[in-house]
Amino acid sequence: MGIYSAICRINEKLTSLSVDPDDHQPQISNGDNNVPPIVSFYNEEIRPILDAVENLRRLNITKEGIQIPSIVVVGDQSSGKSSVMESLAGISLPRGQGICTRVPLIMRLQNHPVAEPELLLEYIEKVVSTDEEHVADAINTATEELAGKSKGISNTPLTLFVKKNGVPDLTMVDLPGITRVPIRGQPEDIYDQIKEMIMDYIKPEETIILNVLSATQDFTTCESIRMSQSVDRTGLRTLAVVTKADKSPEGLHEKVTADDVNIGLGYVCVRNRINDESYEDARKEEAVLFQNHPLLSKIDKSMVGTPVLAQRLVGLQALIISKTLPEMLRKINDKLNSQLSELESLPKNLNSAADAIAAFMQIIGSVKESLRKILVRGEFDEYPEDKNMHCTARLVKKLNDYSKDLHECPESNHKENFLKDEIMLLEEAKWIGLPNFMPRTAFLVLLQNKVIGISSRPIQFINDVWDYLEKVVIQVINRHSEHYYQLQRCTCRSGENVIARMREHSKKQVKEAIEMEKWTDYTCNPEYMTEYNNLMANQSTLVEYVHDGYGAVNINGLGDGVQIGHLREYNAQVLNQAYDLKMRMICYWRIVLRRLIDTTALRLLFSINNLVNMELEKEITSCFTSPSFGGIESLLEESPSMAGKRAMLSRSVEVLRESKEVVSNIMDRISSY
Ligand SMILES: Nc1nc2c(ncn2[C@@H]2O[C@H](COP(=O)(O)OP(=O)(O)OP(=O)(O)O)[C@@H](O)[C@H]2O)c(=O)[nH]1
Repeated sequence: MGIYSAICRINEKLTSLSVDPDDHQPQISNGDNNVPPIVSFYNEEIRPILDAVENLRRLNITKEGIQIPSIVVVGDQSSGKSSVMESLAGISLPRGQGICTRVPLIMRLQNHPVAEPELLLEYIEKVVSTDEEHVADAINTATEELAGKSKGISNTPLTLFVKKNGVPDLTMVDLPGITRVPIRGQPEDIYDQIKEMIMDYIKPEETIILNVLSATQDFTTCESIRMSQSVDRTGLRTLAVVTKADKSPEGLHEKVTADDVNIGLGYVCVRNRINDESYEDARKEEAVLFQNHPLLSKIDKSMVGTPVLAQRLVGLQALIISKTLPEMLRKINDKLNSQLSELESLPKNLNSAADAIAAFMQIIGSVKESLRKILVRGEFDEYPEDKNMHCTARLVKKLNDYSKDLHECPESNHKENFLKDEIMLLEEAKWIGLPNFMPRTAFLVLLQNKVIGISSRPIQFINDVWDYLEKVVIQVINRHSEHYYQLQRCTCRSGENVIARMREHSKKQVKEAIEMEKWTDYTCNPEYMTEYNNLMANQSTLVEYVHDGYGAVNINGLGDGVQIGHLREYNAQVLNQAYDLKMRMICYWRIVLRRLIDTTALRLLFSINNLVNMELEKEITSCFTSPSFGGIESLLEESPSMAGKRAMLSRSVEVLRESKEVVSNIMDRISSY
């Protein structure tokens, strides 16, 4: 027999067992031969299902994202929610006008043949033992602790366990009543906060909504009806409890039979305890009221009284549990499989030195291969989305920017103060001799000034590139060694060390290159002479332009707008020599810049190759074998985060396995009914 039809049979049997009108309590007694049929049936067939659910709750399976079917009590403020729960449990809960329930109260009633009821209040990490006399105060104290002393609410639930002889085995959640207008001490958005909390609880399909309506109210205007309808349009998981029947008996019969608000599971009218009445008296008064009241007695007996409500809830609870069991089992299986595969995907625990060495070799190999791909071969399939790791392209961009910077810096601007520096230097470098010889000192001083002017730029470039390379290397190392905490520390440190060393080496090379450019002027490049000759072809024209009084001219090789107005005071010999000096420098400066850029690029690539092929591995190995590292054994130690993750997953797998067992067993049992 299918599990659902089996439970339907149980439920039919439950509803067919009539409630004795003189049985004033929702009493479930134990083991006694005279127990009413509902009770023995209950004990035999429903109790095991509830025990199974209780086990699932104990396992805290909701933490694994699996919902446990429950009955959630909702209602407008002061509609009588807590009073209904009180009536079912036969204990006092905080009641009154204004907001009393300010946190979700999970009430777990368990029928047990104990001489004295046992009450336990659990919240956060606390467990408070209490009794019937003090439970209301204990709840108030816990509520204040969770939601503060004013009238605010909190999402953190309180769980009240009630083990008592004769209570129905039910688990219900009482939620704060819906209030539209904040009272003093309540936040302005109290309505939204309460609504959000209620919706979270009633949305899951596994929830039975117990909608508490006051007979004094027009049901069509009840906010709680609107909320439950928004998640349960057909009303098939909503049961209405109408409280305060004693206060407003007029028209109640018509209201519950007309069902204007579409309550799929029907109505049960009750009369709760008033003031200091005892529970026994309250039940008696309730029975008398629905038996004798001229208007209320017309309501069908299957729709009145707390015992009927208890019986309906117990049946519904069993039904919803059974309905959800197959789906729950599927979800548990899915979750179990995904947790197991995640657990398996975690790196193997290193148990021996051989394991550790193998892991070490594997990490070095992977780091080298990844770096070779991204830094040397320009393959970025391992980082398709992360542009920063498309290293060859990023390095080309850096090199281009460096070249642009050198070509656009003031030292490379040949138009500014045209011939001014050259004239001044020639003046200072004069010597006794023939006038048509170019003094070499003037050229060298001019060159030195320029080289000094740009000397910080290559160093800046080198630093920038090594900063970038360091980030890349560390990112790659971290990725490949993330599961091996100690090894990760050692490899990262090695990466940083080797890069610091190579950075210093590169800087030294660049400084040397700059110094060389400062002290020597040499090139074998024929372009120098070709360009020089081209530029010198304009020498006499320039002198003519100056003396003809031009302000700005176009000079071949320098372009438009070269200012020459300031040169009028100089004679042709000075101008010719200064022009010659300038043109030599222009041609040579191009060669200098090209040399600086080309050699920097070549050296950088050479360093990157060395880093990837040799240096990094050498450094890591020496760190790994150094006494300060702590030996191979230290590799066997797992990182705290990985150990935590492994423990968490193992716990979760254990809970899910146990839950699976619980659910499978109860499904087998139900199917055999
Ligand atoms: N006469 C009468 N009064 C009732 C009945 N049910 C509840 N009350 C009273 O209505 C008031 C509100 O009842 P509660 O049970 O505190 O209502 P609640 O919905 O839990 O209140 P909040 O959680 O604060 O929204 C209390 O004074 C109860 O005594 C009933 O059936 N008859």
